[in-house]
Amino acid sequence: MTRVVAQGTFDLLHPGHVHYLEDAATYGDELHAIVARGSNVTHKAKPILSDRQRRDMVAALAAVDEAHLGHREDIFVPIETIDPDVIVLGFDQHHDEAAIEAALADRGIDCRVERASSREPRHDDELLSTGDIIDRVLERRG
Ligand SMILES: Cc1cc2nc3c(=O)[nH]c(=O)nc-3n(C[C@H](O)[C@H](O)[C@H](O)COP(=O)(O)O)c2cc1C
Ligand SMILES: Nc1ncnc2c1ncn2[C@@H]1O[C@H](COP(=O)(O)OP(=O)(O)OP(=O)(O)O)[C@@H](O)[C@H]1O
Repeated sequence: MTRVVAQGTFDLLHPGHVHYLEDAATYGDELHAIVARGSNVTHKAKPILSDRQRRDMVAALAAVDEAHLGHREDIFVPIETIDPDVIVLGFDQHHDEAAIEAALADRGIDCRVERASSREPRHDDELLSTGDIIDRVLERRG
């Protein structure tokens, strides 16, 4: 049984998120998604939806076996609990593979790090970014 972890904010789901999770699922038998706590999202605007609502939406996707809310202080705590064989990063996530692998090794966790592919728009008007969806809402309803 190969366990895989994917993680992200997953605010206002779109087909790019579904693509990431479906791609991550192909790396093993069981996909665990870790949903970032809003309080830890500091590299971009805070999520619109609550932690639990984002977790529940991700849990409802067919590719995902289990969705977990992230830890508030230490992102490696859920990793220690899940004990994955592979962590699949999103294609554009700012995390550095080598740094994560070093942190895993420090904690004695035997797990490799891979990078998912991206989804390009497949038809006109496909919005593949939460930021772009919010911009569209503001443009049309603001
Ligand atoms: C291996 C790993 C584990 C993570 N675990 C958590 C966690 O437990 N809690 C949390 O709030 N964020 C966690 N994160 C961080 C968020 O997922 C991070 O903010 C992520 O970069 C958000 O991605 P996005 O900008 O693509 O949505 C983790 C990140 C990585 C790489
Ligand atoms: N078009 C896409 N193709 C593949 N993966 C995607 C795509 N868009 C987002 N993802 C992945 O989904 C995960 C969560 O993404 P995130 O919550 O940052 O959404 P986002 O739509 O990229 O947000 P924002 O537009 O605010 O940056 C990340 O790992 C990201 O790489």
